[in-house]
Amino acid sequence: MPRNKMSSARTILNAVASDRVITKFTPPFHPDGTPYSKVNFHPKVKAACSENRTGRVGLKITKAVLVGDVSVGKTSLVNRFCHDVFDREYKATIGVDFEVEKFSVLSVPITLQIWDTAGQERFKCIAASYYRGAQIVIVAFDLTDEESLHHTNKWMEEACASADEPVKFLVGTKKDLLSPSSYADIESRALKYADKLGAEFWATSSKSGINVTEFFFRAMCLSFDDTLLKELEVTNVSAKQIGTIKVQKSNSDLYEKKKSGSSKCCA
Ligand SMILES: Nc1nc2c(ncn2[C@@H]2O[C@H](COP(=O)(O)OP(=O)(O)OP(=O)(O)O)[C@@H](O)[C@H]2O)c(=O)[nH]1
Repeated sequence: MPRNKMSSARTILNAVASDRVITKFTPPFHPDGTPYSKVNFHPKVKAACSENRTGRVGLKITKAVLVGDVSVGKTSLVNRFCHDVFDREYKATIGVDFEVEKFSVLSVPITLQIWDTAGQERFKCIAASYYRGAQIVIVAFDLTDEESLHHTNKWMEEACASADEPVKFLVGTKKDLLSPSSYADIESRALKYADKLGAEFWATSSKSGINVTEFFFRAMCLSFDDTLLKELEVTNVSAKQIGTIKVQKSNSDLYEKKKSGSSKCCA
């Protein structure tokens, strides 16, 4: 069954497809191209998942925004991942578009919302209003168009300004169009950009599909680990607070009893 038909069937059944089940942490694309050293889920995250202590995380939606110059291949990246299709004809995104994918990460259901924004300047205002609260920021550039790499600074800055301490990615597209030597050339410069941006670098091709699934899986692993660690911290803090309240309550109960006892006595 084609993937788009499969996803509508899944929506009805509300189930997670077998190719969206993550049980292992996806490694980075390039060992020198990431500020994120994680290659495994945090032990606290693993323990919480196996003991079903994931709080509200399974109910949350992970928001990813995809930005970058016009025609760098943002929509194609999303279409390859969500529907396993590639269209060689260019159709400009008007404003913003979004896709929803359901995952299971360490058996916790989690929904990814991917906001695919328009690269055209005239849609900038509309697109920018969707950056708010993103946990994943993806800045795409065309590996065959160095100018688009030079603009990634500006895109990252704008998207991160209203995002929520996001995991950051710099994604080079259209890898299929480059010879190995021209790719090596642009890769060295892209790695420097990724370092400056504090982002993880990936090189993909939506035409061949290379590294597309791996990239989104890596984004989900990093974001899930972060989100659950934060949730565990909050749960821990509130558990401590409940403990304090209990102590205070029992103290005040004692006080109340004493008071009422004494009043009874007096009566
Ligand atoms: N060869 C090749 N072409 C690609 C690839 N990805 C995208 N393209 C082509 O690049 C053109 C632009 O792709 P889009 O995905 O529409 O670009 P976009 O960034 O979403 O464009 P805007 O929405 O206008 O900002 C289309 O003609 C695609 O077929 C790729 O990996 N390889």
